Amino acid sequence: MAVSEIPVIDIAGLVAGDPAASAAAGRAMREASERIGFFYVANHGIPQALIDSVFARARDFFALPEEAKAAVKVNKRHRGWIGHGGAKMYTGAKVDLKESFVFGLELPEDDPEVAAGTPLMGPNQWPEALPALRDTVYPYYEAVLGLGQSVLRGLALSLGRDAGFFAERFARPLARGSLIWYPPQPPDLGQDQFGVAPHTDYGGLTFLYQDNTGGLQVLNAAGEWVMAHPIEGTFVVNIGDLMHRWTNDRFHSNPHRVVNTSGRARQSLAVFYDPGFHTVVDPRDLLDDPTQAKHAPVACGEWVVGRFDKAFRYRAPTG
Ligand SMILES: O=C(O)CCC(=O)C(=O)O
Ligand SMILES: [Fe+2]
Repeated sequence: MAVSEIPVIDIAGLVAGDPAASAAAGRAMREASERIGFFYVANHGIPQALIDSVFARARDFFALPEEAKAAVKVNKRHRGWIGHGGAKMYTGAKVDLKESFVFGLELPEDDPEVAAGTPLMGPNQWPEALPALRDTVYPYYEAVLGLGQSVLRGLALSLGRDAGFFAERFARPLARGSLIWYPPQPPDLGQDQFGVAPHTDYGGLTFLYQDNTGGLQVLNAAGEWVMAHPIEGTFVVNIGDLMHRWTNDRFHSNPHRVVNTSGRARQSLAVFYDPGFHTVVDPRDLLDDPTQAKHAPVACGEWVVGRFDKAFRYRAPTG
């Protein structure tokens, strides 16, 4: 296993809106995005106490009896509990050894886009058995969306665009939060059993807060798996496939996987920060010479729905 090549970037000045610090953080994030597609952000401004309480409430949720979790079983809008066996990263992979609870932008049924039947948009499914979950997790989710806006400003500047270029295309984002629980993985399950099998993320940027267990591994340019060790107080940020397309392959959407051989449960909190449903991701937006585009434009929502249909069993026609 190679030593970590994933840089830690201090974003205090970016979060505060300082122009010189924003430009410097943007350059550092761009460089990491071009090289490995992963970086850590430190001094991100989200209180540790909030993060810690999300971990604690997530633990409470996964400890609920099966029936209480099944009461919020994932629905068509991809909100709710996904039990063990619900996610598979590619054909031929074993199912991931994990459970998760998924939520997103809270929108009422009478919101015009929801009422129009836009896929993946609508209200969340919060467990009645645990009201503290919503009260902790939703403020955390909103804080990560704010962090996402800061990171997008830095990246836009680093690509020679207005600071708001990405940020405005991520208004009403298709961002999904996921509380993830990995049981301890017994060694006899084999080398091809993963907490999450090798995959790339589908969308824009992923913001991951992992507990101190370890187990996240990233493929580097030399084809070696590199540990993305937990670093207290930091988020791991990585580039997803839509950002890879948008930047015309300049930013890497790198394969990564989780193996939890620690002998204890592992927890992580992911926010998959994707643009708005109707946002068109077009590499020509970021090219000086539009004829160089390697990818056709795609609408974010259609893309994400297409990827979900493959990965999640509950969406399969046979159920
Ligand atoms: O839990 C982690 O460390 C990573 C999870 C992940 O890669 C994913 O859910 O896409
Ligand atoms: Fe991932």
